[in-house]
Amino acid sequence: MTQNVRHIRSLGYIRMQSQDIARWRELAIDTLGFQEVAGANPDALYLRMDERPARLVVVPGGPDRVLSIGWEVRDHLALAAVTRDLEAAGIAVKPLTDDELADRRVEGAIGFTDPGGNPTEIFFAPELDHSPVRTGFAQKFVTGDQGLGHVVVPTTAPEETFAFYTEVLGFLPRGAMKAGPPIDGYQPRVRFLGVNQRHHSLALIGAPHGEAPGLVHFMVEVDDLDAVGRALDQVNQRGFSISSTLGRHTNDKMVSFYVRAPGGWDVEYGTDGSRVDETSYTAEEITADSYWGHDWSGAEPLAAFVPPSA
Ligand SMILES: Cc1ccc(O)c(O)c1CC[C@@H]1C(=O)CC[C@]2(C)C(=O)CC[C@@H]12
Ligand SMILES: [Fe+2]
Repeated sequence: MTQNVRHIRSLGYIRMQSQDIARWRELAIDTLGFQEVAGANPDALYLRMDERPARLVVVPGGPDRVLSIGWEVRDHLALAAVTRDLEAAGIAVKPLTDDELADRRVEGAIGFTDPGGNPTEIFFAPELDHSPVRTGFAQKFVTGDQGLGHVVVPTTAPEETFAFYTEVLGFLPRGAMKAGPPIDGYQPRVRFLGVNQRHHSLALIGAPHGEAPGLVHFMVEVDDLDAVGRALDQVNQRGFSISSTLGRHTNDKMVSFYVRAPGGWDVEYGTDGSRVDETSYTAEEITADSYWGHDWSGAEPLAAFVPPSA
């Protein structure tokens, strides 16, 4: 298959479902410094980080899982083109309903399931909120043309899912890391993929089960190391579980920690990420996840890797 034109510009939003909105609010607002805003559903938690009304939404309900990951394209023409690419690849694509568009506050969007089973949307023309962004530590979230951050998703079909994102949606491979020993001659890898100057907007990890929650972690970046430190203080004071201590990654150079969210996935909170110059970038394989830190030894098991019967 030849590589299609790259229409996806950035990671736009993540919609999640949780049975514990109160604890999510304490994590997102009091601990990580998002701004809470009102939205279409009075019972949902809408988290603002920039001029977009709410890039993260947590809707009450069970089981705790991801409802959709939203990727942004330039305009209606790009959405039409990417829809054609998806349909040519045999993916069943649905336009979002007017209610769904109003809830997301975007002009147009489609939804489909990726080959790994992950609920995915592609949208254009989000509404903007021009009032000042009020973050908890007076930090700025690093978004703009780098999007909201990154998502790491599990997939039961890692090769097929990687081929789909690179060949159908035009994501750029941004290196990999071996994950575990070879099994029957197959070397599992965490694969990183980018669509803009952020090193990776998406990473894929092979996982044995295709069940909820459908997320390993999402990452948001702030412009200030002190905000990362202050968030870490709040994590400890409020009794959230640290999955990984502070450290600096070898590929995107991010200094980050990972905190366990309700639902059994992590939020990675970082600063000082690098920007990729695509004119000279070539794919690399990292052999360690970090230069220093990132001690995972205290992590509770990730829900994405626990068998559904357990
Ligand atoms: C290696 C790495 C680079 C950049 C990132 O943003 C990032 O989250 C990671 C860590 C990914 C991390 C890993 O490498 C080993 C396996 C891990 C611990 C998981 O099971 C989830 C996160 C995974
Ligand atoms: Fe990450």
